[in-house]
This record gives sequence, structure tokens and C-alpha cells, in this order.
Amino acid sequence: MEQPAGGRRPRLVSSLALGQRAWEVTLEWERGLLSWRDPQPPRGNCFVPASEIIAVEETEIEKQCSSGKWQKMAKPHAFTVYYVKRAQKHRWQCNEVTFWCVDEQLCNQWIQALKELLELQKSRPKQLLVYINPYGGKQQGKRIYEQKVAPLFSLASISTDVVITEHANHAKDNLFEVNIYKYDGIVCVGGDGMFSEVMHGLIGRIQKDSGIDQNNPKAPLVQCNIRIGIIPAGSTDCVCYATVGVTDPVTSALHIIVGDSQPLDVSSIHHNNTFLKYSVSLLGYGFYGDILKDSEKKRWMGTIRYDFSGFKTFLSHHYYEGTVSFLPAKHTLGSPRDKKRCRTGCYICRQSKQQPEEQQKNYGLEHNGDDWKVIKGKFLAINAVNMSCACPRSPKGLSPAAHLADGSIDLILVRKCSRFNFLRYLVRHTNQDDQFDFTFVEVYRIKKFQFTSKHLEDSDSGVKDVGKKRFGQFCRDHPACCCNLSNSIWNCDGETLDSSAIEVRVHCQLMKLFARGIEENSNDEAIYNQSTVEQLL
Ligand SMILES: CCCCCCCCCCCCC/C=C/[C@@H](O)[C@H](CO)NC(=O)CCCCCCCCCCCCCCC
Ligand SMILES: Nc1ncnc2c1ncn2[C@@H]1O[C@H](COP(=O)(O)OP(=O)(O)OP(=O)(O)O)[C@@H](O)[C@H]1O
Ligand SMILES: [Ca+2]
Repeated sequence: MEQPAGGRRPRLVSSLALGQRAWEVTLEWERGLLSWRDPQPPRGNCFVPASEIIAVEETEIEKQCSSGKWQKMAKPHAFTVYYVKRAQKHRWQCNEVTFWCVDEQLCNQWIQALKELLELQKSRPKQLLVYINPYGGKQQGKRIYEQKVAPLFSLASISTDVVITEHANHAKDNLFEVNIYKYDGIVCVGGDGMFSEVMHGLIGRIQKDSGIDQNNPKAPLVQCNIRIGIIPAGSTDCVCYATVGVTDPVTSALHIIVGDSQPLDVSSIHHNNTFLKYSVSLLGYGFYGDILKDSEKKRWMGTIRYDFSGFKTFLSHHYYEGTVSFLPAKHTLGSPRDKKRCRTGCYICRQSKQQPEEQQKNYGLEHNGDDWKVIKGKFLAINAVNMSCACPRSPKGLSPAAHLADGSIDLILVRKCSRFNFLRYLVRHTNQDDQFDFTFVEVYRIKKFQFTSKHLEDSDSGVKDVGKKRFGQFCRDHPACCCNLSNSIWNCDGETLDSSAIEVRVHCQLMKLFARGIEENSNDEAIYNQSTVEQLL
């Protein structure tokens, strides 16, 4: 073993057996790096940063004794290191490597040193509260958690309190009752709806404990530092996909274990000084609202209900009249037409970090009315997204250049157009072409917006045409056309809103997830070339 230089922690260097050969294994405290090198040709060289070590354990060797039973033996001496391995398409796996030592003392020294290094990883959770929706997606939540996630949490010495939900809002209500402060994070196993429920519970609880009235649309909300982890087991899993790059329970569990942290913008939605909901992904009126309305009746169909209702809604081709007023985001660095996307360590999101404090300072100061832009029109879809909304159906999402934590919303207005053009627009969500490059599509990066349907404007302005209010199902002037005098509904992260007239405002980085955003070409550009391990073993 090397001696300490200048009082620093010594590097630990040993010759340990790996497979059939002796490798030079090094633990560098300063760089937090475990590496192993084959001194003989073809000289494999592998590195694992401490931040990606999941656990270290003494290796138990199973040996058959004379009675024929298998017995656990701790000799000869070996230890196993479990670590993150990057696979294809942002997927992470738990890999392991076992090192054999000449004696027990050396083995213990290595285990001790690695455990101490793991203790230094301060952002890792030790205690988690887990909510499982057994009915989300393909109804596999419980199985996914028990078979794929719980064994990893136990390997990483994370203790858990698990609640299997018995009804909708169980998790949300529970978060107002339990001592949330004893947990390092909350995990939800389910889809976007389940995540939304947990987010509402957590943000709501923090505001309640801080004396903030959620019904006040101007209230400066208190940031929530307890992270939420999402184990995807839903139908769309858009929040997971857009923050991790893949919907894979093992990948998400590993991001939780290594203690990743991804701040997230949250929009608050109000109507007449009444709080309705928060939104992190899609707030959509028209097309996505109608899909949701129809698909809720078809929950029994499972995950394909969205495709079925999507097709039906596409054919119905309804448009809705209304007024959208919005406050453009003036000081944000990016634009929705940027080619560059929000990725791990995103510069634009990092620059926006000071926004929460700025917002607090400006509390009560209203923006000049002139800054607001007003658009009246006939819309097939009004989509307000806080993030790209990438999901397996559309890997680049509704707004590919939207940022997870820049304190802005991308507002997409799709005006009335032909079915054929709308189809061209939809198809562009699935290929490389620009979905905003149409005359009937507009996109704005904004801070706040309001929407009122024409239907409501007319009734508010005292139009007393009872027939107009009552029939509302088809257009009396043009029975064959697609305009719909009744309202659509708002799809808020997969849940419906009770009002069609809404006021929306974004809260920069209000909450945090156990994620790190999508890694840039994660496998191809892996700094630590772990794949060599497999080639050489
Ligand atoms: C021709 C193919 C075109 C495909 C176009 C695909 C665009 C897909 C964009 C998906 C955006 C998802 C945004 C995330 C929303 C979540 O907060 C929410 C809760 O989970 N999910 C949904 O509301 C669930 C939304 C589900 C949306 C499904 C849309 C399916 C559209 C099908 C249109 C078929 C036209 C075919 C004509 C021949
Ligand atoms: N035990 C339960 N019984 C019925 N509903 C539940 C239960 N637990 C949670 N829920 C509700 O189920 C709704 C949908 O769940 P979830 O989001 O997990 O699946 P999904 O809708 O299939 O997926 P996605 O939201 O990704 O499209 C959530 O809004 C949640 O409130
Ligand atoms: Ca954003």
C-alpha cells in the first residue's frame, strides 16, 4: 500500500485476482475513483467513479459440503463491487466485479475503504417513502417494485416504508399526514398521474407547513427540497422519459440510489382565486384534452386507450374558439426553435437557478399590462409544456427544445387547419422534421398565460342566446363543419381540470427529482470505459 503524501488519505493499490489473472486495483481518494488495470497485454483498464458505485460486499462463496447441502463460505477472501453500467439508449444497469484477495486482512481493508468512500456520497438517500399504484399502466407496479427495485434498494442499504395505494388520492392525502421530514425522498411507482398525485401531496404539504395559501395565485411558493423518484409503471411515463431518457425501472432505481438531483419547473393553475392543480408536463386544451376525456372511459383497455382515443379524436377534428393572453419570457436565454436540447448539466437551466429568489423579490410587483400578448382564434390544440414531453410515442416530444428548469413554459398554438395538415403536424412529432414549421402552428416561450373559451366569453358578456348555450354539440350554422360550440377540457399531466377558464404561472425549479436530465450520447461517449471489463473477463 502507498504511503500518505502530505497527510492526505493514502491511495490504496493492491494486486488482486480478477478472473484468472492478477490485476492492479487502485482506489484514489482525491479523485474518488476505483480503477483496475491488467498489467499484462492486452492491458484492460477500467474505471468506476465513487459516485457510481452502488455497494460493496464481502463475497460469500457457495460450497457443497459432504451432506450434499450448499453452505455459505466466506473464504477464500473476496469482495464484490456493484456499480452503474451504461447500456444502450440511456439505460443503466447494475454490474458487478469480484476481486479475490490473498488474505482476510487485505480483503477487509478494501471493504472498509470502499464503504468509507460510499459514506462520503452525501446526496444519497438512506430512507425513502414509496407509494405503489397497483393499477397504473399495465397493472405491473407491485411486481416491478418487488422484483426489480426493492432488491437494488436493499443492496444499497436504503430503508423503505412502502404504501400500496388503495384508491386514487391515497398517496396525496397520506403525504399530509406522515412525517415527511424523516425521509430523504419520496418514490412513486406508477405513471404520470401517480407522479402528479405525489407531487401535489408534497408541494401542498410544504406550502401548508410554511403557511402559504395555494389559492392565492400570486403567492411565492416555497421550494420543495425532498426529492421525488419515479419508477415508471404507467401508460405514458412522460415525466420519467423526459428527465431520464428512457422508461426503465432499473435505470430509475439507480438514479435514486446514486442520489441524482434534477430541479423541475412547476406551473400553478388557478381559476378565480381558486387553486386547481400543478402541472409539470403537458397542460393541453383541444386535441389532448379531448383524447383524455375519451380515454378515461376506456381505462379498461390499458395503455392502448390513448392510441384508440387519439385516432378517434383525430377523426373528429374539433376546433375551439377562445382567447389566449400570455406574458412572454423576456430574459430567458433560449428559444423554443433552438436546435440545442436540454441535457444533463444544461447551461440554460443552471443560469436560471437564481430565478426563484428573483421571483420572491418581485412578489407583488405586477408586470406592465403592455407586456401581455393577446391572441384570439380558432384552435385545434393549445399546449403549454414545462418540459419537452418526450415519451416513447414521441421521443423528441411536443417541444423538443423546452427546458426542465429554466423557469419558462413553451406555449404551442395549433390553429384550425385541414385534417391532412394536422396529421402532417402530428407525424413530425415522430421524425426529425420541425413540427413548428407550419403556418398554422405558433410557439412562444412564456412565464404566465390565461385562457378563456369563446363560449364563456359570450356567456360572461351577457349573450342571452339560450339555444347557443344549450345545444353546444354542433355548429348550427354549418352542421357539417368541425367547430364545436361546447368546450373542450384541459388535460393537466393526464388529469382533467374542473374549469376551462384558467390562469397559469410557472415557478422556476419549485421541486427536485432523483434524475440528472438526459445524458448526451451516454453510451458512446462514456468517460469511464466500463465495457472493457466484459471483454477481458
Ligand atoms: C400518425 C402518428 C402520429 C403520432 C403522434 C404522436 C404524438 C404524441 C405526443 C405525445 C405527447 C404526450 C404528452 C404527455 C402527456 C402526459 O402528461 C399525459 C399523462 O400521462 N399523457 C397523455 O395525456 C396521453 C397523451 C397520448 C397522446 C396519444 C396521441 C396519439 C395520436 C394518434 C393520432 C392518430 C392519427 C392517425 C391518423 C391516420
Ligand atoms: N389504488 C388505486 N386505485 C385506483 N386508482 C389509483 C390507485 N392508486 C392511484 N390511483 C390513481 O390512478 C391514476 C392513474 O395512475 P398512473 O398515472 O399510475 O397510471 P396511468 O394513468 O396508466 O399512466 P400515465 O399517467 O403515465 O398515462 C392516478 O391519477 C392515481 O391517482
Ligand atoms: Ca421549463
